[in-house]
Amino acid sequence: MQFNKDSLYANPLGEITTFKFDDAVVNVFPDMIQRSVPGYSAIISAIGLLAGRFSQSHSQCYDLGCSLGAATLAMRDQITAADCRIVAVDNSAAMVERFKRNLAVDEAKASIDIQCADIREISIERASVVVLNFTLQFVPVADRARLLEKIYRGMLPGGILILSEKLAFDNERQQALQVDMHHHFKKMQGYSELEISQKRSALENVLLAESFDVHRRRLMAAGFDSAEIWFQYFNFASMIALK
Ligand SMILES: C[S@@+](CC[C@H](N)C(=O)[O-])C[C@H]1O[C@@H](n2cnc3c(N)ncnc32)[C@H](O)[C@@H]1O
Ligand SMILES: O=C(O)C(=O)C[C@]1(C(=O)O)C=C[C@@H](O)C=C1
Repeated sequence: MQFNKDSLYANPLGEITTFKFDDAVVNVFPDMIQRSVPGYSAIISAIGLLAGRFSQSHSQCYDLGCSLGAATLAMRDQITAADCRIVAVDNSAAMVERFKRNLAVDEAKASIDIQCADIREISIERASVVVLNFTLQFVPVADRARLLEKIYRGMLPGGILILSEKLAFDNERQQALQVDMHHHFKKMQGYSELEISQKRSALENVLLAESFDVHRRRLMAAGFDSAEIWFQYFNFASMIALK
């Protein structure tokens, strides 16, 4: 896999265009997400561990918004259940093409089905594990409940949904502090003030963060039995919802 350094927002941009998962982002994505999402590696490892525990024989594990497949590969390494297939879906053709290319040179044999599709339009069937790792935040808010209801319906009893998201906070001081600390985190990772502010503008109206309360209520309304945060680092969190 290539690990190019993310410098997409390093120079002043006359016009800051809306953030897209295009070729330019694909080229730097592993570096970008690692340096932008506090705790990203820990979350990826834990997705593998959870998939090892929750994957059932004759079931499917879904990685929705898979990008280059980091969560897919972590799951594959830990799944021991028989006849268990991983379905990895992303609607960015650039991401899917690169993921397929990376997988082709990967030696391990595994049942991974990579699809270029909108996760709002696919069917979810016999799912023991479903991963939405920093994907739901890019789905229009109005479509989120329907998507989670579809996921719930497609899950087997005993199934798990792992939902990681950038969070927003109702309390103004908390919101200001957590956003500020995230920016400090990015600075510590080598991003300049200019890179941080230009990326922030590009993500405006594209990445729509909600509070844990809103997520929990939506998950419970979709039918889940429980929903809790298992990991949080500033305004980035990962939740577990159980069927
Ligand atoms: C932040 S990235 C996800 C990172 C990835 N899950 C990981 O763990 O490395 C968000 C991904 O969701 C995809 N995405 C956003 N909306 C989508 C949709 N409606 N259907 C399918 N994929 C979507 C984007 O193309 C992008 O690759
Ligand atoms: O909030 C930011 O600054 C981010 O860069 C976050 C984030 C994300 O949460 O998905 C946004 C886009 C990229 O995919 C990588 C990270």
